Amino acid sequence: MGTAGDSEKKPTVVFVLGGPGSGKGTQCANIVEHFGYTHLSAGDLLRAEIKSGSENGNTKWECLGLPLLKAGGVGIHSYQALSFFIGIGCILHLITMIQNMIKEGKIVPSEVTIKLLQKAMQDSGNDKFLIDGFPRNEENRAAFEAVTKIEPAFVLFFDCPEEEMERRILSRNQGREDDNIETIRKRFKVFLESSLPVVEYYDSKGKVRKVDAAKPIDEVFEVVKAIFTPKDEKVKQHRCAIL
Ligand SMILES: Nc1ncnc2c1ncn2[C@@H]1O[C@H](COP(=O)(O)OP(=O)(O)O)[C@@H](O)[C@H]1O
Ligand SMILES: Nc1ccn([C@@H]2O[C@H](COP(=O)(O)OP(=O)(O)O)[C@@H](O)[C@H]2O)c(=O)n1
Ligand SMILES: [Mg+2]
Repeated sequence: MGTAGDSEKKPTVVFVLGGPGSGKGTQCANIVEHFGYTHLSAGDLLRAEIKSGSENGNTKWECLGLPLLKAGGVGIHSYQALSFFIGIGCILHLITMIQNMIKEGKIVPSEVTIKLLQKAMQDSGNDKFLIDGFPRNEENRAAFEAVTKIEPAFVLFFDCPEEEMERRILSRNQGREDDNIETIRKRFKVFLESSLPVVEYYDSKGKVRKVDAAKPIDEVFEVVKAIFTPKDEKVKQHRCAIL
C-alpha cells in the first residue's frame, strides 16, 4: 500500500457505513459480484482473529518458537522461554480483549483493526476495496488516514430506522455473541454517539452517498448499483434505452 509521496498508485477505497443490521454485509456481497471490489468487513476480520487465536492458536505459537519447546526444551535459555511465554500471554490477552469488546459492543482500538485491514488488503491482490463497518469512530478515521494516507473515494451510508435494524439482527441467526438485545442496545448507542459523527465528517466533505436501507434487498441494490456505475456507462445505458 502506498504512503505519502509514493509513486505507486493508491488503492481505491469505499467505506461502507450504517447502523448494526442496516444491510452493509448483504449489499457488499452484491457489489463484489457486479463491480469487482474486494469486501473487507472489520467485524468479520476481528471475529476471524478471535477464532484463529482460540482454535488455531498453535500456528501463532509456532511463529513464536513453539518448535523449540516441542523439541523438549533442549537448549532453551530461560530468557528465551520467558519471552516466549510473554508472547503467548500477549496474544491471548489481545484475543480476550477483542472478544470482550465485541460482547460489550465497544470499538476495538484502531491499531488492531487497521493491521488486520492492511494485511487483508495486501493479501487480496486487488486494488479496489469495500471497507465495511470501518471507520466506526473518530479514532478509527484519523488513524487510518494517518497510517495509510488513503482517502476514501466516497462513503456509502445505509440509513435505516432502529426498529428495522433490531428486527433484522434478531433474526440474523449467525450465532454471533453480540446479536442479543442487551448488546444490540449498546451497539445502537455507540453508533449514534461515535459512528454517526464520522458520517457527518465525510458529509461535510461532500463524500457521502446516502441510501434508504429500509427497503427490500433488491430495491436497495438498484440504488447502490447506480452509485457504483461509472457516469459514461450510465449515459450509454440511457442512450440504448432511448434508441
Ligand atoms: N434490505 C433488507 N431487508 C430485509 N432484510 C435485510 C435487508 N438487508 C439485509 N437484511 C438481513 O438483515 C440481516 C442483517 O444484514 P447484514 O447485511 O448482516 O447487516 P450489517 O452488516 O449492516 O449488520 C441479515 O440477516 C440480512 O439477511
Ligand atoms: N471498526 C470496527 C468494526 C467492528 N468492531 C467490533 O465488531 C463488532 C461487530 O461489528 P460488525 O461490523 O461485524 O457488525 P454489524 O454492523 O455488521 O452488525 C462491533 O460492535 C465492534 O465491537 C470494532 O471494534 N471496530
Ligand atoms: Mg456486517
